[in-house]
Amino acid sequence: MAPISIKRILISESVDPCCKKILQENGIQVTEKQNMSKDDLIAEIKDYDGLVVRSATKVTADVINAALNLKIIGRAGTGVDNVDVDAATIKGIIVMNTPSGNTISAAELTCTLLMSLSRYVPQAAMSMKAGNWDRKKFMGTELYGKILGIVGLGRIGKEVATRMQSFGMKTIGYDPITPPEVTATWGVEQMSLEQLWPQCDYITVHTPLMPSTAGLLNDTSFAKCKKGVKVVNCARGGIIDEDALLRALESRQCGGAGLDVFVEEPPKNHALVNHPNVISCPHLGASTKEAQARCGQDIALQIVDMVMGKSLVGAVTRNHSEGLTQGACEVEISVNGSSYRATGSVQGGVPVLLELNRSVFRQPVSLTGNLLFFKAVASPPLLPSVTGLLATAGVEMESFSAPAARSGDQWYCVGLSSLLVDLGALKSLVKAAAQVSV
Ligand SMILES: NC(=O)c1ccc[n+]([C@@H]2O[C@H](COP(=O)([O-])OP(=O)(O)OC[C@H]3O[C@@H](n4cnc5c(N)ncnc54)[C@H](O)[C@@H]3O)[C@@H](O)[C@H]2O)c1
Ligand SMILES: O=C(O)[C@H](O)COP(=O)(O)O
Repeated sequence: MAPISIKRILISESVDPCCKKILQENGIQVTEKQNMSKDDLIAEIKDYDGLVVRSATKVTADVINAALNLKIIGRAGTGVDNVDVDAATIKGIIVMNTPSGNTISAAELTCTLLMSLSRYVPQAAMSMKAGNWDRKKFMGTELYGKILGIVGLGRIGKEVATRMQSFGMKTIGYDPITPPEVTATWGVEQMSLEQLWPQCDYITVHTPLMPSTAGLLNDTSFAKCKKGVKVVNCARGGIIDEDALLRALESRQCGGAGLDVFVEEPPKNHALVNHPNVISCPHLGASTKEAQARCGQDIALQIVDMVMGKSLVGAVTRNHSEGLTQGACEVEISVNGSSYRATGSVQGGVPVLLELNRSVFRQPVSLTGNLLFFKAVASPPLLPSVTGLLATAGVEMESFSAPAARSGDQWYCVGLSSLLVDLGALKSLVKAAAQVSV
């Protein structure tokens, strides 16, 4: 990977001090400025090669277009919904996050809210502070033997599942990508949402906010739930429709909600927060010393590695489906005597592959390290099957790039710890394969 020159970085939020320290130790000048208005940020950003944010800074297209030198937007955390990733991609700016730094903290807060919902701990504490001693009002229920529905079985969903199983909860779930045989190994039985809603005593959502997840829990899905179901949202405001939730709380169809995130933060409408069966936090999922230290360190090290041309970790910059991305080129390449039509570009100095033989990758594939390209029929069990075959061949899978399309013959790219001695090891699964060391 070609080194990228980053001399000045702006940190626009409260990020652990280790981030600044690591960047400075590596010769990068760092300025910290918090609580900037949009106009202040637009005026300020011109002078920087890099920007480090958390979730509060809205890095809109206006900000990105005003950034004359910006090469990297680093998100010290998971969600990048506050960054206009498409606008960044068009300008060749790399967006990267630190997706696992705050997983445990967000999972622990989810479990805390589930437990608090079962025993009304926040309401009882408030009541005592008001001078009361009310032992009848706060009659709870055990979590033991209850069913927890987990929608979104990625990093946080998995950690929540294993923790709540220790309370004797049965965990069921739904995820369109994580294969059921994988979640079964950590005790989560997958099923359709239609099957899931009516079974749950508790539901927790752990998906990104996208058009397909906005309002996942709405009037229709609440109506399919058990009366009195309790819900938790520690993911993103809007995955549970806020108006529908209020209606469900008022009709008692929903027996309680634990909310860490809101459509608007801070929320201007306090109807939900003020409801007696709602317990809420001001987006505290990642607010632990440990999570902040991990995220601050990870983002700084990822930026330093990128500057040194070592590796590009955590990049989330997208490609574009309408025609070629600005600056993209189409080439025909020949590997082991077979020819391939590929579309690639250079993003922030990093060569990336966007498309191979008409398979458009969901995220640009960084062309670095040992790469295995293979064609196979798209199917949910493909990933675990390939992982298994590679493990048998003594090779570790370092990354997995899937195409946007989810049916028919598609090309995939896998980063490997070392090249396979014999591509024949994949014969039973793939229709064509090639590997290169970049
Ligand atoms: N409250 C906080 O402070 C806090 C902290 C960390 C992360 N988060 C948020 O939590 C969420 C989950 O984070 P993660 O690290 O587990 O992400 P992840 O990418 O590891 O997991 C998300 C999962 O959601 C699944 N998914 C996508 N669409 C779906 C759909 N329609 N139905 C069901 N599942 C679907 C994906 O397949 C994936 O497995 C994100 O929104 C993230 O921004 C919040
Ligand atoms: O997506 C995330 O990482 C969380 O929502 C945490 O956001 P924060 O860094 O602003 O606390």
